[in-house]
Amino acid sequence: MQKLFDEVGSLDRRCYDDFYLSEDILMEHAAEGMAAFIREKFAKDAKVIVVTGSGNNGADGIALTRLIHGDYDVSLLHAKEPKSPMAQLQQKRADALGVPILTQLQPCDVLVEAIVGTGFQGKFSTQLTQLIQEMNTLDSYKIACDMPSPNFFADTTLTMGALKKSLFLDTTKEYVGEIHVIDLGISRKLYERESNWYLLDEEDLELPHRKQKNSHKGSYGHLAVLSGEKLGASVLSASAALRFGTGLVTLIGYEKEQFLNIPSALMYGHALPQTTSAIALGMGLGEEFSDKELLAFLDTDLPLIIDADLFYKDIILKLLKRKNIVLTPHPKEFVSLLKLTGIADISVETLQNERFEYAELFCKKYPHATLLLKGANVIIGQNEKFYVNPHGSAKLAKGGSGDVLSGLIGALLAQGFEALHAAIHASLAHTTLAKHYSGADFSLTPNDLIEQIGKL
Ligand SMILES: NC(=O)C1=CN([C@@H]2O[C@H](COP(=O)(O)OP(=O)(O)OC[C@H]3O[C@@H](n4cnc5c(N)ncnc54)[C@H](O)[C@@H]3O)[C@@H](O)[C@H]2O)[C@H](O)CC1
Ligand SMILES: [K+]
Repeated sequence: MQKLFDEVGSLDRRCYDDFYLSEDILMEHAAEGMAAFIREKFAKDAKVIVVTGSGNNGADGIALTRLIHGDYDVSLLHAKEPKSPMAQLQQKRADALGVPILTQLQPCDVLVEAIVGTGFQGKFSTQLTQLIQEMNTLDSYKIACDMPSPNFFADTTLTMGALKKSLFLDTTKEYVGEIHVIDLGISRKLYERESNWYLLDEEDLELPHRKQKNSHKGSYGHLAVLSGEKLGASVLSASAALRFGTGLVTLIGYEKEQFLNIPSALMYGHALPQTTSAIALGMGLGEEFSDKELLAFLDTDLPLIIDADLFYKDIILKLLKRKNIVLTPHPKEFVSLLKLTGIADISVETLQNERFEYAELFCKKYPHATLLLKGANVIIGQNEKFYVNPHGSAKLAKGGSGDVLSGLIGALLAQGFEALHAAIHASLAHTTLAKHYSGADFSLTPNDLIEQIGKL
C-alpha cells in the first residue's frame, strides 16, 4: 500500500524548513531520477528530446538535459521560454555546457514532456495543444516529468517525491502510463507525511484461504442473494460467491419456476435461511419486491452488499445508517445516490472529474457505510479512510462484471470480513481475475471471471 497526496508543495516546504534542503537539491534529485531511468532503459547515444515549459517542471527537464548531455544525443525544445528563477538558472547551466536547443520536434528515441506539472492552470493555448498532438505522433518512448501535461500520452510518468491523487483520476488513466516515484534527496518514508488516502498494491490481496482443519460448510458463512426480475444477475453474483469460499449460497425469490434452471450448487427459497450471515441485493432486482417486502428481508443487522437498482430507490436512505453495509455504485448510480441523499445534484462528468471529493463527501455523511465507487480506478472509502485500486482494466467493461464483484464482496462479508476489508480484497480479487485472464482482452465474460476464481 502506498500513500496518495492532494499536493506535495507542503512536503517540499518541510524539506526546506525542517531538513535544511533547498529547491535546487530537490530539483537535482528529480532530474537525476529521470536520468537514471533513461540510463537504465536506453543505450548511450540514444536520441533524447526534452520539451520544457516556463516553470519548475520545465526546470526539471532542463536539468535532465545537463545530466545526460555528453552521453546521450540530447536536445532541448522550449515549449515556453524558461521563466521561473530555477528554470532560468537551469538554462544558464545547460547553456554553459552547450546543450543544443531545437526550434522544432524531430524523430527521437526518447521524448520527455516537461511542459507543465503541478502548476498547470486553466487551459493550454492552441499552439501548445498542437505541440502536444505533434509529440504524441512521434514514434518515441514517452516520459512525462512529474505528471503528463494535458492530453500527452506517456509510456511512463516519473513523479517527484510522492504519488499525487490526480494521477489516479479515471480521466488520467489513459495518459499516465506506468508510474514511478522519484526520491528527492531523502527517503520517501521521511519525505511523506500521514495521509488518509492509499493506493492498493496487488500484493495487498488477502484471500479467504481455509486454515481451519476441523470445519464444515457452515463454517464459511451463508450468503442470501435477493433475486429480481433479471435472475441472471443474481445467479452470477451467487455463483461468484460460492466460488470465492462461501459455505452456502441461497437465491431468494418468489416464483419457483424461475429457479428451475439455476446451477445445482445454488439453493433457492422464499425467505432468508436461518443461517444467513450476509445478504446481497440490488443486482437485477427491478421491481420484484415492494419496498415493504425489501425492508422485511432487511430487518436484520446482517452485513449487506447493495448494488445497482437500489441506488435509484428511496429505500436506500433507510439502509445507509447501518453498520457493515457495502455500496457498489458505478458513476451514474453514484450520481443518483448523491441526489437521493441530498449531497449533490451533479452530472456524471462532474463526478468523474472530482471523484475523490464526492467520495469523501459521501463517506463523511455516512461514516458507517463502505463505498466502492466503480470506475477505471476504483475508490473504496469508509469514514475517513480511502483506497484506490488502479489495477482494473478495460477487460472488465462488460455486463455482469459488477454482479461478479458483488458476489465476491458478499462472499467475504458472509465469511466474516469486516465491510471495508471485504470491499478492498474483493476489489483486488476482481481486478486480479481480469489481469490473469489469458484470453483476448475483448472476450472476458462474467463466467470467465468466475472460472478464474479457482486460480487465484
Ligand atoms: N516535490 C515535487 O513535486 C517537486 C516538484 N518539482 C517540479 O516543479 C513542478 C511545479 O513547478 P511550478 O513552477 O510550480 O509549476 P509548473 O512548472 O508545473 O507550471 C507552472 C508554469 O507553467 C505555466 N503554466 C501554467 N498553466 C499553463 C497553461 N494553461 N498554459 C501554459 N503555461 C501554463 C506557468 O506560467 C508557470 O510558468 C512540478 O511539477 C515538478 O516537476 C521540483 O522540481 C522538485 C520538487
Ligand atoms: K509534465
